[in-house]
Amino acid sequence: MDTITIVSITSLLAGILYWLFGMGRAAEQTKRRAADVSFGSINSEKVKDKYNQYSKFFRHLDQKPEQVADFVNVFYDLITDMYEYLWGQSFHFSPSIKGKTRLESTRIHEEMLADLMGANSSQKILDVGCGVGGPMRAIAAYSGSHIVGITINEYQVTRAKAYNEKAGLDEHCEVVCGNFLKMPFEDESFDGAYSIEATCHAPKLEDVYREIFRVLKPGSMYVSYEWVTTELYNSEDPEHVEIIHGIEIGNALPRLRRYSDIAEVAKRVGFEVVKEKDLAKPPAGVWWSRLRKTKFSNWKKRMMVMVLEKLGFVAKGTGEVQEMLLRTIHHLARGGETGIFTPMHMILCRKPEKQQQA
Ligand SMILES: C=C(CC[C@@H](C)[C@H]1CC[C@H]2C3=CC[C@H]4[C@H](C)[C@@H](O)CC[C@]4(C)[C@H]3CC[C@]12C)C(C)C
Ligand SMILES: C[S@@+](CC[C@H](N)C(=O)[O-])C[C@H]1O[C@@H](n2cnc3c(N)ncnc32)[C@H](O)[C@@H]1O
Repeated sequence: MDTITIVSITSLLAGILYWLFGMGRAAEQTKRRAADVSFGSINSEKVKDKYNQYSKFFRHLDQKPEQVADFVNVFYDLITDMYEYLWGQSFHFSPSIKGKTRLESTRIHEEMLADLMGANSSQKILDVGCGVGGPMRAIAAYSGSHIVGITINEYQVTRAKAYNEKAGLDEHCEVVCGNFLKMPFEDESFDGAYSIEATCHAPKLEDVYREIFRVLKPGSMYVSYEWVTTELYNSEDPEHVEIIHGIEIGNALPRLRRYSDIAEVAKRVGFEVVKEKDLAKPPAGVWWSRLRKTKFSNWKKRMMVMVLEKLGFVAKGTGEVQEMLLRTIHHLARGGETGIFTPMHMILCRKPEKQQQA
């Protein structure tokens, strides 16, 4: 074979492999290859064990709240890199908006929080459950506020700090590792707070809302996007029950709450509820469209991970974690289509002034 034939065949093979295994990466490109996807602080030989530990949790529903935080931490060690690689630096959903890219729609959903809180450059704002800080950077850049994020997962802290520095926002954004049920912050030390799809991990919503109430200055605002079942959910319908349980398993959730629980809890801890709205309701564009990949695209993902796992490029157990996530895609999309679940039940609250509290 002459050189031209060899080069042509090699390029053709490379093209086929890229088409087969090249997965659509997140819009916020990281400089990582699929084989660089790691598992946080988990040693690559322990991934399989940790995954088994994670899945066992759901067979022991009598877990104590302290154990839930550990279990959530293991979950984020397992999935943080995968999310980042294919979803981006913002670990949440947003309604799709006609004429806007996914990244633009994500930013609009995040900046709305800044507008609702009335965030400005003289304020210190708390991000409750900040992930790797996609929303934090967007809100800091948009409003000029100083943002302090808290996450239970040490690996996310490292990633968030690196991104903050890279974006030149490390002066505006701080990241702390800790439990949002017992935050290492002084009473009345923040001018505002928000949480995006994070407080759903708390075994009791009341515990995290009370803690947020404590650290807020009187008169300041708290806004949250909550994962809840809607008024269409029927606990007697086996399909509904299966969908919701599937969402819980694939997303490290102790138990999904009903939409009507949220304001009730907020009021119970002392907040005044200013506004409440399911942002997924029409005319909003659907949030689950991004999940509806073809069977072929999921098959490509499976093949790629299987090959990388066999060759030893990714840890043993990666395939199982991916399977869990692929199953959850189905449950989340069904939750959206049936209308029984929303990841964006928005609640806007105010901590009353001192005299009103009394
Ligand atoms: C708020 C939470 C997370 C919401 C979403 C950001 C994630 C929910 C399901 C995730 C994914 C499912 C399939 C994955 C795929 C198999 C893998 O190869 C690459 C990443 C996924 C696309 C991943 C991306 C993020 C989600 C959509 C919860 C945890 C409270
Ligand atoms: C789905 S992610 C959302 C992250 C971020 N809000 C975003 O939209 O990109 C949920 C976040 O909540 C954090 N979290 C869950 N339970 C926590 C706890 N008990 N204390 C602190 N953070 C927690 C996770 O570590 C993760 O960062």
